[in-house]
Amino acid sequence: MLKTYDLTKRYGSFLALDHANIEVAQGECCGVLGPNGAGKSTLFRILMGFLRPTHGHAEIGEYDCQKSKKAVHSLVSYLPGDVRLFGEMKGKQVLDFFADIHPRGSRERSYATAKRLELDTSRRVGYMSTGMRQKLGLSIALATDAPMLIMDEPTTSLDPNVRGEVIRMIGQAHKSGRTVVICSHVLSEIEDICDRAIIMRQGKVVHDQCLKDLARRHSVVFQLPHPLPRVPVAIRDRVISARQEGHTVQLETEGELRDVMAWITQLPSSDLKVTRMGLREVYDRFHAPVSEHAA
Ligand SMILES: Nc1ncnc2c1ncn2[C@@H]1O[C@H](COP(=O)(O)OP(=O)(O)OP(=O)(O)O)[C@@H](O)[C@H]1O
Repeated sequence: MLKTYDLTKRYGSFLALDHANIEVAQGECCGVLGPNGAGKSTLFRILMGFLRPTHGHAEIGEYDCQKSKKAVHSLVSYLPGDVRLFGEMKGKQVLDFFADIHPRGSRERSYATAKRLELDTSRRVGYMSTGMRQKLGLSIALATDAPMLIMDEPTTSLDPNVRGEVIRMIGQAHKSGRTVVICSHVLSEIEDICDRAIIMRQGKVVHDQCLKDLARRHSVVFQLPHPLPRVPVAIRDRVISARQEGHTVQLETEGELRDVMAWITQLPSSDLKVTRMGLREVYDRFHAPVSEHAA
């Protein structure tokens, strides 16, 4: 459904997107992660044809994102990272305008989405709070029946209850068969609805994680008074990594845990701690928290 080929964007001498090769299959929900400035919005703007790549190209549904913008726009409902709408217009007028210009828009669905998000559409956009403007943008983007959603930080500026509702709505769009590409700094949102997460750093795609595989990964930490013996052959494929510092052993495992635990418990181990690996652990491999950089 979406494919980028060595997609690269330079702003002057600054490399914002660096030979990004991304593929998203039809019906997939793909999260795009990365710290501020990693190139996520630049990627999305190129996909929508609002920015021209310096090198490479992108396709959505076999249409070139630069050469066939109109066809791409009819396939995609896009929520930009900075929702800018007409300040003089009332919420309802904005909904009507976008429902009428998008080939797959619908005034009724826009009103229903705004109602679900508890947005007062009688208010002028200029008088709306940041969160209300975000709800208005969402009411536009979530109301089309375009087969693909591209959402740049959809829950930004929203209160926790509305955030949950928006993530549920995007999850429902995915379940109904639509392809979703979403970027968010809230890792739990990505874990909740995505099949895959792409991690970006300084314009590069540095990791592609299937979230189903991640659910089967565990970190097992325990104390051992002697060096860790060789992992038995029978469970070697389930122990991805093993580290020992002093008496502390840390194993990263994949798949069924039972046999690994049976081996550990017949060692003189103590203080056993098992935690399911989450996206946070994977993300931190590429982007250690700021305090760790400072240390
Ligand atoms: N018009 C521009 N001119 C120069 N540099 C730009 C321009 N637009 C973006 N950049 C730079 O490109 C880099 C990538 O920006 P981008 O907005 O794509 O990041 P992002 O991953 O979306 O960040 P955030 O999470 O903060 O939204 C940043 O360093 C940004 O300062």
